[in-house]
Parts: sequence; structure tokens; C-alpha cells
Amino acid sequence: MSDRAKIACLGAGRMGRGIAVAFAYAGHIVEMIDIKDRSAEEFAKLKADALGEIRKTFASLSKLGLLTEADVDPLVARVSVVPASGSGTALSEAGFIFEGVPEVVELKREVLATASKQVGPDTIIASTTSTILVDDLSDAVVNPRRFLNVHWLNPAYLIPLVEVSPGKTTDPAIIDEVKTMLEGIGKVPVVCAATPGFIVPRIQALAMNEAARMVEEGVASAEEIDKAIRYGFGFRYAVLGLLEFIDWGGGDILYYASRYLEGALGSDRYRAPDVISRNMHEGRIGLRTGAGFLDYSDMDVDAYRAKRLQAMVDLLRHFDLARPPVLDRS
Ligand SMILES: NC(=O)C1=CN([C@@H]2O[C@H](COP(=O)(O)OP(=O)(O)OC[C@H]3O[C@@H](n4cnc5c(N)ncnc54)[C@H](O)[C@@H]3O)[C@@H](O)[C@H]2O)C=CC1
Ligand SMILES: O=C(O)[C@@H](O)C(=O)[C@H](O)[C@@H](O)CO
Repeated sequence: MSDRAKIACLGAGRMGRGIAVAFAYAGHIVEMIDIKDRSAEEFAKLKADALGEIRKTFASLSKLGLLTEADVDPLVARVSVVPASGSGTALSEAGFIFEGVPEVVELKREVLATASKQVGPDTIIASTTSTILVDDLSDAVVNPRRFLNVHWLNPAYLIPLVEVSPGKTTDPAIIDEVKTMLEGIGKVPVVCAATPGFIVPRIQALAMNEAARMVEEGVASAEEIDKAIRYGFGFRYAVLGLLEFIDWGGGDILYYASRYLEGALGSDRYRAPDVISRNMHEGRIGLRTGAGFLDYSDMDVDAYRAKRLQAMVDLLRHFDLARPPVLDRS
């Protein structure tokens, strides 16, 4: 028998299914628990729908070359869906539990409180919330020392990043255990302080709302805005971090740009935080001064730049946009 921890998902929705695929792919047995009150017919429909989608996902991954067609059946067989009445065994046997019910604090607290009464002493419980502060949930759990937020990005079975956000009461040893488990299934965990929205949702909620606002204001069509994101914003940030790019472009530019945009667009949502003015006035504006958000003083900057530019050229080739130079030969 495998010594890989059993996984339970509370909720068999988008995230429950995505997380189930990620773990089943990595050799774990997963039980998705449907805790919503519904009739036997409704449960049968949900179960067929969830397992059907999981099969479809594995089948599409086989077409995309991540597995063979023959792998689909054994991978799907690792996942099951159980009703609330059968949750006792699934919860008591699970090493890790991922709560994935809708983004409503009271509902999550209720589901976590009930489930946490049925788990073993060593089980780790995580909420997959995309925004809720971990400390707003932890006191609903019977053993809050073994509870934290673990935010996956959709689609969970493909996106490497998983944000881990421990709360005031989380045992620090649990953070390491969760990181090790995530790395074991090929994910890239990042730990952040207890904060609403963690790192990615906090940044992307602003960006997503701004994109929507630009459609509303008639700045450009949805298609044009998304083209700008894929070929500009996303292209660059597939290679550079956001803070790394502040250092490339210069913190001074961001300082002036923020002041201008705040005035021109008449909104304090463009106001720069104090650290941007402090860095600017103390001369820490990035690569040009040897330090910004990152420190370049002991670095071979040419080699570092070459590595990042290489990654951009690789991306250009991926998009089939790399061209040879135009040379006028007589
Ligand atoms: N949708 C996304 O792209 C992402 C969502 N998340 C987070 O994951 C969590 C789940 O989101 P989704 O999977 O997208 O939602 P979903 O709506 O697809 O799934 C929610 C699940 O909870 C069940 N449920 C609904 N009402 C319930 C109730 N009253 N009692 C018990 N169960 C109930 C549903 O039957 C379903 O199985 C949320 O906290 C969300 O913020 C995190 C990352 C990405
Ligand atoms: O990054 C993700 O996949 C999720 O956190 C979401 O898309 C959330 O629903 C959120 O960021 C939307 O604002």
C-alpha cells in the first residue's frame, strides 16, 4: 500500500476537482466530500458530473502529452466522491484536508467546524480561500494549530504556485510539512504573512478590476486589453517578478508615473506607497544604482541580464514571434 497521505477535499466544485486531479496525478488517493445538503438523486448527479470532469481533464492532459491514454483510468480510479453521510471515514483517514466551499466566511467557518471534529490528531486542514484572512477562519477549527490557508491558482493541476498563509495560531512545524508535501507533488509553494488576498489575488484583483474598468470606460475592447496582457504584461512577468521590473525600469519612473496617474486619472488608487518615495529619495532605484527592491551589488549584472533576456527570447520563439534581423546586403 502507498505511504502517500490520503487527501480529502471539502466540496467537489472547481477547486476541489482541480486539487483532486493534482494529487491523483502525483499518486495520492483523494476523496471529495460533498457537504451540501441535497437529495440522493442530486448527489448522484453531482458525483457523475465531478468524476466525468476529472476523467475529461485527465483525457485532455493525455492529448497534451503529459500522460498516456492508458494512464487515464488508473488516475481517475484514485478519486472518489462521497456524500456528507460518508464523510467520517474520509476525514478520519485523511492526512491533508482542503476546504473548497464558496467564498463566504460564515459558510467556511461552519464547514470547517463540523469537519474538524471528525479528523485524526495529525491531520492538517487548509482552506483554499482566495481572499479570506486565515485568522478569520482558524478559531472555527477544533485544533487551530493544524490549520492554515493554502491558496491554489486555477487550474490547480497546472499552475505551479501555491500560496501558504499561516495564521497566529498555526504551529510553525505545519508550514514546513505543507511546503514539503506541495513540493513533493511538483508545486512551488510561497509562504506569506496572514493577510487578506495573500500575494496573487491581492495584486490581480486590482489588475482585473482595472481591466474591467477600462472596458466600461471604452478605453479598448476586451479583446484588445487581453491582447495587451498576453503580449506585454504577461509576457514580461512570465520572466521578471514585479519588484524585479521596478528595479529594471527604475523606481524613479514609478514614483513619477504614479504621481502623474493619480492626478490625471483623479484617483488615489495610483498613489505609490511610502517605500517608493523613500527608495527614490535615498537613491535606491534599481539596477542603475546597484540596489532597489533587490540587491545587485555582488552580482555579475551582465550575466544576470543575459539570463533574463534569454528567457524572453525563448518566449518569443514559443509565440512564434522571433524574427531574424533585416539585413540590406547588396
Ligand atoms: N474559482 C477559482 O478560480 C478559484 C477559487 N478559489 C477558492 O476556492 C473556493 C471554492 O471555489 P470554487 O471551487 O471556484 O467554487 P465552486 O462553486 O465551483 O465549488 C464550491 C463547492 O462547494 C459546494 N457548496 C456550495 N454551497 C454549499 C453549502 N452551502 N454547503 C456546503 N457546500 C456547498 C458546491 O456544491 C461545490 O462543491 C473559494 O473559497 C474560492 O475563493 C481559489 C482559487 C481559484
Ligand atoms: O488566482 C486564482 O486562481 C484565484 O485566486 C482567483 O482567480 C480568485 O477567484 C480571485 O483572485 C478573483 O479575484
